[in-house]
Amino acid sequence: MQYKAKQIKLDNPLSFWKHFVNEERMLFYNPLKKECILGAKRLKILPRQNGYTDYPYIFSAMTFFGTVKDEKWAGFGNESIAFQYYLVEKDGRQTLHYHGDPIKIENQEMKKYRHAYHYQEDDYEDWSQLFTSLTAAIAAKEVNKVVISREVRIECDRVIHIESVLQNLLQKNQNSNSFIFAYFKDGKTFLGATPEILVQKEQDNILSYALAGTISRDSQNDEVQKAILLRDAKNRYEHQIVIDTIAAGIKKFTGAVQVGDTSVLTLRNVHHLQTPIYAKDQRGTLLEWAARLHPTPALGGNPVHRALALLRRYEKHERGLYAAPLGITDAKGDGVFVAGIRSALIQGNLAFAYTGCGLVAKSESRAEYLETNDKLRTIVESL
Ligand SMILES: C=C(O[C@H]1C=CC=C(C(=O)O)[C@@H]1O)C(=O)O
Repeated sequence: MQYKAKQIKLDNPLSFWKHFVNEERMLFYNPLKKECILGAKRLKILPRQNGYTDYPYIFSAMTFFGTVKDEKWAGFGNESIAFQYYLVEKDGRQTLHYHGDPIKIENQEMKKYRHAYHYQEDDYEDWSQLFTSLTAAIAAKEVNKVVISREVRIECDRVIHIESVLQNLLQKNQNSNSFIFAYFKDGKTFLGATPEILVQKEQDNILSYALAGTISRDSQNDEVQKAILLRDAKNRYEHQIVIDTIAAGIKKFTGAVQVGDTSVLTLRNVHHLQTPIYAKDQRGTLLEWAARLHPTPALGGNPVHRALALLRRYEKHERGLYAAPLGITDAKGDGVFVAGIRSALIQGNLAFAYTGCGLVAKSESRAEYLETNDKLRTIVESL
């Protein structure tokens, strides 16, 4: 597939997003590379085994469970897509990649809107029922960890302006190690700012992260909060399950796995425990690695199949793309997959926001609920 590339200069890369109104499109900001990739107009769906060398980038979206049932997620996920146009912004340079005729993209007016919103904050009863059912399964030793979630319906006073939400997500999370993503299809947008890297691949280097265990931020005592998190037994246990499961999952396919040091990852609203896990592999593609490792116990639970069966049974909402792998693969086969958390599905004036947390034997219902409120702020503050 032949693509051409040219340098362009837009005041704001979101002009590219706005230019392709109603077309399928995606945005992916990688904070580690400080690189923003946007794609527009579906050109082709690619089979799994494809090497992808013919395309500058491929965007892949899975769903949390293999399939979706709820109408709201219809048509979303379980695809790897090549777009006709890409805009890549890195180091102050913008490159437009295009297949076919060149296009001219103008600067677009980029207003910020404040959306007045309200959402049900009375779902504690539902939460507590879910919590009780799943902690009973933990007490019965069916599972040792399970990650439960809430779907929060947010109603706004006007149609939600996606570019405005994206500008907020990009600005508010700029220095915060969060990957910003957006995927528009058939009038709906799934977007968010996630810190959870599922897997990264650069040549034969495979890098995954355990990211689980949370404490809220405290502007007065942030260093104290970090120290508390690092030595908190419940959080360390919850985190260790993720490390062990990812390391064992990688070992099934490669030889040596190296687990790095655990540190604290600080985001805009919370701190998390984070541990890198490295391996070498020359055979598996990035997409294969993402499918092998999803869902880690940071998003599903352990043992995974029992945890998933419990979630299917007790969670009332459909997860769709929430906590599912989303990723970008470049022409060399390198790239990154993240898990779509701190996210929302938006259509018209409605946003369905998703927020979850890991339960272990020592979890407390109210504390975990409050933790999901902290995580929900990523979406709420972007409105
Ligand atoms: C499932 C979510 O967070 C995960 C990622 C980091 C920390 C987590 C925790 O401490 O529970 C969760 O495992 C979510 O934000 O919806």
